[in-house]
Amino acid sequence: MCHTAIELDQVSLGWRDRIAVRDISGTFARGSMTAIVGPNGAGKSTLIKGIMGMLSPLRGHIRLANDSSAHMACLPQQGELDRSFPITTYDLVAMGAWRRTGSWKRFKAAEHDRVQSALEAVGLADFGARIVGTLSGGQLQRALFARLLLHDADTLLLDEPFSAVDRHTTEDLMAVLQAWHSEGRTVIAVLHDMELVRACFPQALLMGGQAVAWGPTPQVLTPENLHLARHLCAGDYL
Ligand SMILES: Nc1ncnc2c1ncn2[C@@H]1O[C@H](COP(=O)(O)OP(=O)(O)OP(=O)(O)O)[C@@H](O)[C@H]1O
Repeated sequence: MCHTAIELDQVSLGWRDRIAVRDISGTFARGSMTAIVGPNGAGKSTLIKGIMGMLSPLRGHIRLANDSSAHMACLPQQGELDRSFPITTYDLVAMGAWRRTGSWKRFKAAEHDRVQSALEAVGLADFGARIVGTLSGGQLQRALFARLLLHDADTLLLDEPFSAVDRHTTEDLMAVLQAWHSEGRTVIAVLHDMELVRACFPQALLMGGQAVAWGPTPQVLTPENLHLARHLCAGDYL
């Protein structure tokens, strides 16, 4: 496992015994940067939930480096967030440090500096006092990236991080992802923008209810593989 961040060993995942991800095996190497792609319903979010331990495999094993999810952080889809909670942007970002501090009581001056730096890094330096519910979709996504910066995790899983944001915000947040990658962290992101995947992600996992292809992006995103993934999701081969 030393060069492996996450190993999937014949993993099947599903909801109420209905299989959404079938028999997938492979590894995410430490420090790799992988896009998970595929049509709607291909099982991408289900796989992320399985890796995060939010869903137990129906079959097979998911092995994590250090046998622990403590070194992982996840950015969920925006639709899964409750924006009505009355919390400031600063506090939302600061929550990312809780694993280190344990509570607000141990939240020292150094952490305050880190929150401010993270807000600055995502272009929200003046937004700390804003209630989260008043942020635009793009601003909220920037705040969630800042929270991930505070996590300081070895492995980052992001589910459609750019789905609700404009091109400018995508470019800014993509630069944050690339910085994480260059620091040696493992980055795994569910994405629909194939152009972005081809340009920025060296590895890809193409899903269609199963792994259609997994490896270097140019070898994965071939017209044949994309066609097969679409057919699998349309039920042709299920
Ligand atoms: N909470 C749930 N309860 C029941 N079934 C679910 C649940 N979440 C997902 N599914 C089902 O699991 C299958 C895979 O869904 P999943 O959300 O993993 O796909 P996806 O590839 O992320 O799709 P999208 O691109 O549309 O987000 C689908 O058939 C979906 O209906």
